[in-house]
Amino acid sequence: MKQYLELCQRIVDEGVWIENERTGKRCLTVINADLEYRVDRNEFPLITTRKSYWKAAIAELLGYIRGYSNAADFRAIGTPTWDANANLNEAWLANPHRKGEDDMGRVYGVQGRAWAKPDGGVVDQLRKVVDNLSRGLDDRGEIISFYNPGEFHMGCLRPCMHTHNFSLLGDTLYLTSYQRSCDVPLGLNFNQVQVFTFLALMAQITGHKAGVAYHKIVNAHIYEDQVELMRDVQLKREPYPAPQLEINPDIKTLEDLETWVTMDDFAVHNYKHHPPIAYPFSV
Ligand SMILES: Nc1nc(=O)c2c([nH]1)NC[C@@H]1CN(c3ccc(C(=O)N[C@@H](CCC(=O)O)C(=O)O)cc3)CN21
Ligand SMILES: O=c1ccn([C@H]2C[C@H](O)[C@@H](COP(=O)(O)O)O2)c(=O)[nH]1
Repeated sequence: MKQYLELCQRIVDEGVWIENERTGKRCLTVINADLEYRVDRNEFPLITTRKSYWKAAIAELLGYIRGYSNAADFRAIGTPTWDANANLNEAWLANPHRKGEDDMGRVYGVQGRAWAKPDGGVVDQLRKVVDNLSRGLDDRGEIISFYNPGEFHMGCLRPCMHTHNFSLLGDTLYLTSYQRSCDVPLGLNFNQVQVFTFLALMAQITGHKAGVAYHKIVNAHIYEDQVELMRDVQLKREPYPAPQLEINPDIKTLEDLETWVTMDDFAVHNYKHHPPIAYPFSV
């Protein structure tokens, strides 16, 4: 929690105002942030200085793991977070690749599970990483990348958290995740939970101990209509201790995640938080 608040304070104190053409808004922006989550100690990085909707964040991760490309599928497992990008983004609505209501196109999970090969067929990046790690193998290329510039025009948004690189040291699994663009008041709330939970889940289904998750962010910003709430409300609050995440131990394989897992298989304990803050969302 301390590292999150320090990043927010740094943006407020040292951020540079940058025009963003896509959203038509200005963002207070800093470059480079390195966050670390102690999955080994189960210090769940849930924001305590406002109420955080962790189930929606984990549902989003589960949707990526399943390769979803449709906002309705995300809603069905517990998160409305892709509704706006799928259905309210003018450029995407006018895009001939959009297959109708709720279609997100070839983003995130689609690239992770079905990266199109030039000669036909697809690459299932996640399956390969799970298979290697399950055999105790780290080929120093256990990478899942959602960043496919050749297909940007076929999706509603370029991936923000674009690469997940797993590493095995003895029987301990590590994760380094890369993010090119980060909406710190809204997105990072979710992304912290996702990086932590991705490592915890991958350690569990590949039979390893979870170590530390490293989260590397390039452009970290606060939109102009969020700055006041961050500076005058959220940053004035004292954080509470980190809660703990409990994952159903019956989740043992990638197939389990793909088939029967729901948000009921996750619980958070000792989550003490301040009241919600409704930050504006930019499409
Ligand atoms: N501008 C922007 N910021 C983002 O963080 C973001 C995007 N766009 N587009 C793609 C995804 C969607 N994500 C989202 C979308 C909505 C919320 C959001 O509204 N969160 C609220 C309430 C969530 C709920 O009720 O479940 C929050 O207070 O955290 C968070 C992340 C993260 N990403
Ligand atoms: O997981 C996510 C997804 C998106 N965001 C934020 C970061 C930006 O504010 C927007 C994406 O806009 P771009 O113009 O494509 O950079 O969404 C996030 O923080 N986390």
